[in-house]
Amino acid sequence: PSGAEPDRRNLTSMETDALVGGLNVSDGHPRMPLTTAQRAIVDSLPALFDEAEKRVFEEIEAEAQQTFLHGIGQHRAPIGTGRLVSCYSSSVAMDITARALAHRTDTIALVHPTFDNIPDLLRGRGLKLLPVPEAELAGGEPELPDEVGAVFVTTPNNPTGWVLSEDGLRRLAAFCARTGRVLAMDTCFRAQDERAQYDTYAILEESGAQWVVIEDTGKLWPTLELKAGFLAWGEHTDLPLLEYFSDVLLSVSPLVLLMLTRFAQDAERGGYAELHGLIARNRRALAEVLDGGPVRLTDPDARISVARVTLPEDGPDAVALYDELVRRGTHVLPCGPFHWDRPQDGVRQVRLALARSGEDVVRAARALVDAVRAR
Ligand SMILES: N=C(N)NC[C@@H](O)CC(=O)C(=O)O
Repeated sequence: PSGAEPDRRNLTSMETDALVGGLNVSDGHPRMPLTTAQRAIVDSLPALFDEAEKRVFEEIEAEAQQTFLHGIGQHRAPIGTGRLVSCYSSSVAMDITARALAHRTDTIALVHPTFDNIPDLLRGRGLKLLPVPEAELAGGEPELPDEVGAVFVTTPNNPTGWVLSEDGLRRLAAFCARTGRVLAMDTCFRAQDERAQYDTYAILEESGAQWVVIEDTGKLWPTLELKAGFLAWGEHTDLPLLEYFSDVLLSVSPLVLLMLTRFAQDAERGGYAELHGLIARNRRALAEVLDGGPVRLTDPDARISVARVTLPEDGPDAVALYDELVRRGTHVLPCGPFHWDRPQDGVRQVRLALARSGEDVVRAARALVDAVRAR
């Protein structure tokens, strides 16, 4: 435990504490069992190692990017153009983006709430942040002072599950093109929600805006953090992204890319249906445990692999409940830190991960209700 007060700790430090054991519904990383088909891919890793050793890296990378991105509707992703690179994680891609944006502007308009490592990475590069509610981004005409040089949106958003619609993106991209702002998107949860799988790149290219997109394979398959974050940008995006990427790494492992290609192929052949089914079943199971009790599901129509619950006014607040649950061996996240500009907005909500076995989700939901009632 980091020792700092939970309401001032960042979310990832609490997720780290959850790694020491107990019932972990803290981080949004996949911790459900492998399916049979996925287990077969893991069993083929030695053969994949030999294949990765023999083949040309660029060909393995393009195949992985194409299989994954086309599988989630992104047919116009800039594969093979030199404007789509593979990073060890989406957060590495995010930091490269933050460094590049700081080269261009002092102030970023960032969706509020969202996962706190995004504002932390942006502020870490000296950027000032302006919070923008999801609804204002969806309207496509956020009220922004002139000094704002970029708009950063997480869609589907974490922890709300809100999705920027196709029309919303069209409006927002046109707004950014018209006002000379870079549009940056973190689409890490996109593969879990088909409403987010319209071709983002087609819209961005047609808009004339300068744009950056961060994709992630890390929220989907229980591959023990073997993953890639893809960083893409537009032909007219005037940011030193490739230069800053090269400062961080030469390449991710071709073995990881080859494994991701296999997982993405399996996903298209039914793996995504199984994943969406698991998440939906777990959200329903959570709702059933809560049903009729003092705690309610905050975002019933969210489809991403995390769920917020709203606590009763007369019970413990999110930090007190988080502490009590840790004492009982169950790790959730208090939602305060997601509200990076107004933490008090999350004082009555906690988040549970759903990319877990059904048993884990039900046990955690029951532990939560017991802890709320006990106070
Ligand atoms: N670089 C960081 N801090 N990674 C943690 C992040 O992946 C967890 C996350 O996004 C979630 O739990 O929703």
